[in-house]
Amino acid sequence: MTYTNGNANGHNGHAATPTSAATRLRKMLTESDELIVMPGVYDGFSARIALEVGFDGLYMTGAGTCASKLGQPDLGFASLNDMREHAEMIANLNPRIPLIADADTGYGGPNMVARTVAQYHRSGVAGLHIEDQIQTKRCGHLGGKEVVSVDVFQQRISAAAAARDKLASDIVIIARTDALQTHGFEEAIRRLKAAAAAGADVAFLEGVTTKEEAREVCRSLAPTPVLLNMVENGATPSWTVAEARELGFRIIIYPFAALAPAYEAIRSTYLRIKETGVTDIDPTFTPKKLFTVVGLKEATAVDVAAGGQLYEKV
Ligand SMILES: C[C@](O)(C(=O)O)[C@H](CC(=O)O)C(=O)O
Repeated sequence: MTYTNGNANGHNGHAATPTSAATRLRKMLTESDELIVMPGVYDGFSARIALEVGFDGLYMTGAGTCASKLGQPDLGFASLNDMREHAEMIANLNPRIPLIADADTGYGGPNMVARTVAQYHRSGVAGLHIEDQIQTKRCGHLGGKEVVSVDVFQQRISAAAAARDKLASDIVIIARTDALQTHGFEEAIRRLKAAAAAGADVAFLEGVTTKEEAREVCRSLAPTPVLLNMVENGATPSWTVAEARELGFRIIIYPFAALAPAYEAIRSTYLRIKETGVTDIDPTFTPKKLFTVVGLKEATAVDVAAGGQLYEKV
């Protein structure tokens, strides 16, 4: 799938047809056997920082979206609109870098799942994960989860795959099962196999607890690539990139990579204001530094290219 540079009047500014982020992600999965490393981002700022550091792609955490956009726990508060809007903003900060975005349960029955895939596709999202939890879902690393039947899960994935194919989109459909906690490993594998048969591109076993399980899910799902959700201090032990690669995973996401350090840093600064009356912020963090992180250079270039001098003295 490619898109053109045509503008609203139908004029093509450039002959080039850049490859979409979805196509890029799909190629990373099919044309190499490397592990794709994606840090979690929860807003535009954390996404900009990840882009500055440079990664294969980014992962938009639903837990982080609930926390940052809504100030709520990961308990199904975020609607399709909340998630899509957030994902679109992040995906388009640098459309060359693939974004995988959480799509929870797909937000309803087959029609809503199809709508979710279409909207994520149009928003520039490269991949999304859809799970088998009930609609009143919760973070996969909390107790008391409930899952729908394997048939309902398979219908969600079929609807997602059909929507992808109808759009001739390369968007990568990732099937996530949360069944390990309540139904055990065999059932979780059965569900992922059913999802792969229904057209999922990638399998995601949520809350994997041991290296044996990890190795076995990669082995038994092959040739379907498997994603590792590296949530620190949750159900899954902390494994390094090298260990994840050795276990056979093809994508590793870190949902809390930005959230946890942000909490620590923000809270300690707020406490300092309360206790000492100053923020004691790093003196190199000027307003200009902040705006540079979030695209001052690109904004200036657009203005200059249009013949302006608005930001000459910034
Ligand atoms: C991957 C996840 O869906 C997310 O929203 O980032 C969460 C992460 C978390 O809350 O621990 C999940 O694993 O359910």
